Amino acid sequence: MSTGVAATPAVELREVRKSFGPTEIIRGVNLAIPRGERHAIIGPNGAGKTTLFNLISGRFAISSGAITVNGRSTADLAPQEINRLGLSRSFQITSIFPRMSVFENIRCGLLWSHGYRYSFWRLLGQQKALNEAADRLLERLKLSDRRNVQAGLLSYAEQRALEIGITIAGGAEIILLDEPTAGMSHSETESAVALIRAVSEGKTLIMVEHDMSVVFGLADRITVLVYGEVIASDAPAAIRGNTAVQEAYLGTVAA
Ligand SMILES: Nc1ncnc2c1ncn2[C@@H]1O[C@H](COP(=O)(O)OP(=O)(O)OP(=O)(O)O)[C@@H](O)[C@H]1O
Repeated sequence: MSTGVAATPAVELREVRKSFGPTEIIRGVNLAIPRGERHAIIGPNGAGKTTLFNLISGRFAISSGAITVNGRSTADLAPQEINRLGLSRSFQITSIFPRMSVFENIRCGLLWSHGYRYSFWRLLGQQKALNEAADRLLERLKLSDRRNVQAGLLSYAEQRALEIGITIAGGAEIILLDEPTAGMSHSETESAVALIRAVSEGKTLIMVEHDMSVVFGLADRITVLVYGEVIASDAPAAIRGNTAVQEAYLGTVAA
C-alpha cells in the first residue's frame, strides 16, 4: 500500500504568521494534523486560537508562511473554496436561522454543501432524497422530535447541536469546531461530547475548547498556544505532565 496519501496531513501549517496592523498575533506556528486525528487547540484568552481557525478556514489571509488542506495550498482560496477541499467550520456564535424550522436549517446545510457544486439536490426528483438525508442527520443529532420547531426556540445546547449538524451536513472530512460546549451545563456538555465523538468518527476534528474535561476526554493530541506561539503539541498525558504548559496555562484552569 502506498503511504503517500495517508501521510499527507489533513491540515498543515508551516511558519504561519498573522499580524493585525503592527501587532503580530500568530507568531510562526508549525503544526501538522494527520487525517483521522481529534485535535484540540487550547491556551489562554487572546492567545490567537480563533485567529488560527480564521486562517485555516480562509476567513483571514495569512501574513506569511503556508497552510495546506489535504496537501493543497490554501493561499488565495476563498473560504467556500477551502470548504470544497473538505473542510467545514462552525462558529463561536451560533449561525442558525432562528425563524426556520430545525428541519429546514438542516436541509439548507445540505443544499449549500451540495447544491452549488452539482445540481443533484435541485432536481425535483431528488427532493425526497434530500428530505431523507435531512431526517437521517436529525436522528444522529438526536433532534428528530424537534424537527418542526423554530430553531430559535430550541434550548441553547440544542442550537449548538443543530449548528454542528449544519457544519457536518456536507460530509466534510475535516471539521473545525470553535468552543462547541461553551455556555453549557455539565450534562449538556456530556451530551455534546458524545455527539462530537460520534460525528467525528473516522474524520479529522480540530477544536478550540476551554473546557478541559472536553479536551482531555476527546482529543488524541493537544496543541497549546500561548501569545501566538505553540509551546507544546502532544498526547493528552504528555500535555498534562508538561511543566511549561502547567505554568503557562493548565495551572490556571481545572485539568
Ligand atoms: N480582526 C482583528 N483585528 C485586530 N485584532 C484582532 C482581530 N481578531 C483578533 N484580534 C486580536 O488577536 C488576539 C487573539 O484573538 P483570538 O480571538 O484569536 O484569541 P483566542 O485565543 O481565540 O481568545 P479566546 O480564548 O478569548 O477566544 C486578541 O488580542 C484579539 O484582540
